[in-house]
Amino acid sequence: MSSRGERVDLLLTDIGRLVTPPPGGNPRYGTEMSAVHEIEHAAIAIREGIIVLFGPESEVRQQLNGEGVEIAESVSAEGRLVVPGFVDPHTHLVHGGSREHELSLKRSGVPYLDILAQGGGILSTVRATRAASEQELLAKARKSLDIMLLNGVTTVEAKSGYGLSLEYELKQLRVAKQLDAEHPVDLVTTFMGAHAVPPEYKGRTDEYVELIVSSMLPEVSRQGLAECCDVFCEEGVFSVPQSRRILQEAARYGLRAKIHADEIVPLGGAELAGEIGAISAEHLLAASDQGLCSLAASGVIPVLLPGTSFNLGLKQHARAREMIDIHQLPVALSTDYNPGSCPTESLQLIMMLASLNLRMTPEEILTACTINAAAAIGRADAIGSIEARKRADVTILDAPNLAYLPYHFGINHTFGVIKSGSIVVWEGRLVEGEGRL
Ligand SMILES: N=CN[C@@H](CCC(=O)O)C(=O)O
Ligand SMILES: [Zn+2]
Repeated sequence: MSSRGERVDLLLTDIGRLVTPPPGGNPRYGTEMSAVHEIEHAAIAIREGIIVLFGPESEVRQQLNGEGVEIAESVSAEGRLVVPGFVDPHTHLVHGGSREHELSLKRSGVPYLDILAQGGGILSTVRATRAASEQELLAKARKSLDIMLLNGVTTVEAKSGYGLSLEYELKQLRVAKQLDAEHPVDLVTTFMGAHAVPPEYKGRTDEYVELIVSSMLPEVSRQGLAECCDVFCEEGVFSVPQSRRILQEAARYGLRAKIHADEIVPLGGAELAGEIGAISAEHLLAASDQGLCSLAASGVIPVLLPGTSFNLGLKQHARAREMIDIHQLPVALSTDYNPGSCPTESLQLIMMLASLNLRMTPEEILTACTINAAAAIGRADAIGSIEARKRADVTILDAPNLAYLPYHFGINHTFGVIKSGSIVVWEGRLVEGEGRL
């Protein structure tokens, strides 16, 4: 691993069980998702934020001793379960306000799209986000990001989409960028000006699409504020042709396509994702067989969000088993954290729902929350598995094995988190480091 006399900054020892997707910078497809590597009595050696060596502790120590490597700091996992830092690849992290006032409407059965059509839902959060100062948005999102980190999440995707004008979309994206710079969790930003049609363009969706294309995309790109572009392709929101236009234009600026696809109606969002080679397609509850074939043919990652169907009280769920067993798709999971359809930061709750409602196995769930989630945001070469040369993002869980996570539900199992080689959570609490939190 190293030349004689070099040092290791941190050695994580006494890992009861280390479980990781196998090495490689690619997503794991279909039935491959079950094949995780397990090592008992393991250790991980870290230098300059990067994993340099891992394996059975006796072998790791032997190699370090044999090469005369100095160990600057050693910390014991005390027999706990260790996995790669979790990745949450679909969130609406930055927003103003909350929507508990819509709870009784939702519980009395008013459909999600009806609330939106009446000017509530996403548009209610648009009003609150526009009204909030950048500092207020930052403070609120920072709190959510802390919760995610405490839950073992080390990388998060964050969408705009509650500004719906150039000025306010830029504001949201700037907040996400600032958080990325100052918080231990890494953020990947997505421009989602096409999340809803703003009130000032009501009934003029095509004109709003032109505004996105002619003014928002160029400026977001010029300021380097986003890596991806997402569209809510849904009946009554953005049609397939409108979504295609936005995402094809986004590609000209180097933004990778994501699509909120076939969440409620089988509109053809999955087919579009395949057609344009999107990096991911999200939700997919109503996706057709043809849509799933289209994803498989183009290597699009389905990002499933079981917290949303759970919270909206839907009986329908994404067809994860068919996606994995028949279509051999590389399924990823995410919270979809947002103030409307899924106000939770807890990826561990999502794991339980993936087990319960999507019938995914604990091994598939780990793969979906690590390497496949990383691939859904273009980071599979750097994170998502424990392997030499990847970033040292490691989550330590107070659990004996993987199945224990969805089994003992409703609590946070995270004991510790190592982010880029630094201990940022220990004994379930944030570690306040120099300029860190
Ligand atoms: N469905 C569209 N967008 C979000 C919800 C946003 C909101 O309700 O504020 C989602 O992914 O579920
Ligand atoms: Zn979403």
